[in-house]
Amino acid sequence: MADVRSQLTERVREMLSHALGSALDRLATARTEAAGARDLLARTRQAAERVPRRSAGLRDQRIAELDKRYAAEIDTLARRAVAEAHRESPGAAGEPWPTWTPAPAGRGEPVGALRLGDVELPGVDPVPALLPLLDAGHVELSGDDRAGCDAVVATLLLRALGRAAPGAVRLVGYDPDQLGGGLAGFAPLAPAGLLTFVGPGGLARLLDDLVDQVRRINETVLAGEYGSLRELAAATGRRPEPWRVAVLLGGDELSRHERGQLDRLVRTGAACGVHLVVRGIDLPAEPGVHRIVLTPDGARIGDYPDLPVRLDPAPPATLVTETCRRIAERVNEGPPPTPFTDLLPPDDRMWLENSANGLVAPIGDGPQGRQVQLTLGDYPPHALIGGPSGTGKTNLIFAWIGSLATRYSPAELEFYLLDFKEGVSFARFAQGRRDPSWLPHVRLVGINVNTDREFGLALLRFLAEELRNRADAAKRHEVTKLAELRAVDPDGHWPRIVAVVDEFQMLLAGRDAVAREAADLLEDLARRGRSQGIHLVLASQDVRGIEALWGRPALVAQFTLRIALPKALRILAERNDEAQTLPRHHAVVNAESGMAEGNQVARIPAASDWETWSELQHRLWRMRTPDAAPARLFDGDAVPRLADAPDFRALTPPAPARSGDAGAGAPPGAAAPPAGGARGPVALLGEIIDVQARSAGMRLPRAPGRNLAVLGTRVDEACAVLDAAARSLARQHRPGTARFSLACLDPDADLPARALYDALGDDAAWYDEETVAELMAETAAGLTAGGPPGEPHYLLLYAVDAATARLEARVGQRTGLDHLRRILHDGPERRTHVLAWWRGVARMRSDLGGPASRTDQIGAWVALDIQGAELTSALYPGTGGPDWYPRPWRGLFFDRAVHRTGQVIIPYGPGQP
Ligand SMILES: Nc1ncnc2c1ncn2[C@@H]1O[C@H](COP(=O)(O)OP(=O)(O)OP(=O)(O)O)[C@@H](O)[C@H]1O
Repeated sequence: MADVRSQLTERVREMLSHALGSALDRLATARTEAAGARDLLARTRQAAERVPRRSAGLRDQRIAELDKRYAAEIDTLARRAVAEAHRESPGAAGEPWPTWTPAPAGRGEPVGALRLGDVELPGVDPVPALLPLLDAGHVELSGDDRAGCDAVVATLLLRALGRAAPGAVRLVGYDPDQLGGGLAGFAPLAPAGLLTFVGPGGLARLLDDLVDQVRRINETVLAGEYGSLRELAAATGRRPEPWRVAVLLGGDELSRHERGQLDRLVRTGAACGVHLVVRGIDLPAEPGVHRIVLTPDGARIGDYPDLPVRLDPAPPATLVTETCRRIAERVNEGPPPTPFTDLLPPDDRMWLENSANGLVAPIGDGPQGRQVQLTLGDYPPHALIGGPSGTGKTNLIFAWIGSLATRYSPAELEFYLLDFKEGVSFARFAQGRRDPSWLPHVRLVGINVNTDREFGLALLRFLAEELRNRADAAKRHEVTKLAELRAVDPDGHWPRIVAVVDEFQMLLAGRDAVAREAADLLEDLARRGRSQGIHLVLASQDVRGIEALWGRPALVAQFTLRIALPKALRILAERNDEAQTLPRHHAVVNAESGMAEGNQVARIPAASDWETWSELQHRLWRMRTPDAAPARLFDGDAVPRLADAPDFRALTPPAPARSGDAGAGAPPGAAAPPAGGARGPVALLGEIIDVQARSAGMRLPRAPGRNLAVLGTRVDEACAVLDAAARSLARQHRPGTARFSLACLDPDADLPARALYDALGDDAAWYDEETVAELMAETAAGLTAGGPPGEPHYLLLYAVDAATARLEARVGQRTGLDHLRRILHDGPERRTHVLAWWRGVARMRSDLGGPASRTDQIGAWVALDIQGAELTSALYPGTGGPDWYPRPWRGLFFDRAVHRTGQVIIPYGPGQP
């Protein structure tokens, strides 16, 4: 039992031991696991502790990065805002006071916003605080910082004044509390009309007036075409109205009427350049109203109350007064010129107008900003321009020419321009030595013609001829007016003609034949030119010019378009004195014969500047047709050259005799047809004063009296006349078929006579004092020989009267003078012609046989420095002689075979072919 028991015990013990062992094992395992878990926990805890520390670091790092990025972005934005602000408020709109000067915006450039101070942002550079006022809105100031308010007002006004052209900003001040003290610095503007103050009771009137301005501008300036003056300026480059800034500083409560007007202005003013800057008055909440609240700590501007603004200090008082004084001075000097290009059509509209019914072109801006047009057509047909010297008459003519020439092509419009003033102002329209261009519409330019009234006459004669042509053509087509003629003859060349005569009174001065004929022609042209598209524009600086016309009321009545420059007298109607108060660079344009109802004031652009003109002229010149000929330039100071004369160039020798007619050995020229045909060769003597540069010529047929006398003491001119005569004759004979005998009896004429002798070559023979008697005797003897006349023989006698003593001597039965008289008498019929220069009429008469001698042998003469009164009895028809006043390098030519009156000629200059 015991054993069992002991066995049992043992067994239990064993089992217990096992159980204990495994329990211990499990315990140990559990312990190990627990230690591992604890360890894990510890590690986990440790790790867990580390995790938040790391993410906070990351977070901080992220925040720091973001901060940096935002700071950089803000900095960039601030910089951009600064740059933008500078662009928005350039020059005088934003420049700090120490370096500030007025700098008006360019044409068509927006004025931009005005700088008030800086927006203060932490950590970045200050950004300019701007406020758009001109063309943009209104300003309402409030707050208890009175001095700050004054500074803002002064800042805004000075910047606005400096950013606009002088006179383009007008201020009205209403300051009932300080009676204008708040705007004292701007007082220098007052005398120029740029600042007006309204008294304490005047607010209603001031607002009424501004409302009226807005209404007027809307009605007549914007006229439905533009939404605002700003738009108009952007589209046209012109700013026809000033900005009007009303500064209203406090006062009593507004009446209902005032409130109503103020509200209207706030709504509608900015589009018309009317702006309000108010303090102590509430403006309605409308777009464009900017409110500034000023406290001693700074200012807050309207929509951005969170942005604190540090205002600029007020502009220095001296800067304000000095600027205002200078602006007033500029305005008192008168408005600056507007550019000529304002008058021109856009490039794609050049030369597109049709002149069938008239010529219409703008000449400048009217007070409402609309262009003032000048019309020439059936009504008004002709224009009279007047203004004292220096008031811009020539400039106005240039402006008008430019305005017309860009609208109408040369097929539609032609100009004839004549300037009797000393100077060469119209020369620019003709081809010059330095500038090959010319204005393609210009057919003729006359300059330096002040002593050659004949040239004016020539122009009028030419126009009268053109008038006749047009009237004939109209008759043929059974129409009466140019417009109708053009309709029935669409391929005809019927441009309108505008003839401008500057200082036309010169033409009508005096009571001589020239003045009489000129007035008659003018009257006819003025009366009939209207329907034939020939328009006269007469200009005069001088009341005498107009007076020259007063004797002819019918003529004056045709000039229904009147243009008066400042201070012009008697251009407009008797009681119309608008020109007396006209500012400079303006003109009264009146198409109602000067009656006051027809007045239109225009501001004339500067058109005299050569560079602007030159550029335009070159453009138009390049547009000309390939066959366009240059304008004819008549320069009264220029000496024409024979070689250039079309009539000289057209001269040719006669066709050679056919073979068999004149065989070898036949006397030269014997059977050749005579030069010039039956009418005889022509001796060219000088240029006629006419529009075609024709030559005056004397025919030398086989007829009695075909001799020429050149009369006067002027050596150069006398030689020039004989020279041209001989050279032109020589050109009509083949070499060896005519003889030229030169006798020079004045040593002063030796040089030119020798030059001619050399040029004539083998056909010429030279005689002098010693041999001149021989020449006479031989020539006279040759006339006696019977048979057909031989070759033409021309005797060119220089200062023949110097040989009188020699020629008085007897050689055989007769004296040399007898021979001379015989040659004069019988020579022409035998092709022997005398072309002789006598240094006085009496000397010639004495050579011809004494004071009472007949002068029929002298068929033609050219008088140089010989008074008209000396050219009487038998030399010139009628009594008293021709109206001839000798002047340098001019001659009066009279050929009794063809002339009824003398013809002024310009001898050809030296240096001939
Ligand atoms: N509208 C204008 N704008 C700017 N300058 C002008 C204007 N009109 C004239 N001028 C200038 O004034 C000066 C005189 O003008 P202009 O020669 O046209 O006068 P005028 O009346 O023809 O004088 P005169 O008869 O003595 O020649 C010129 O220098 C010209 O450039």
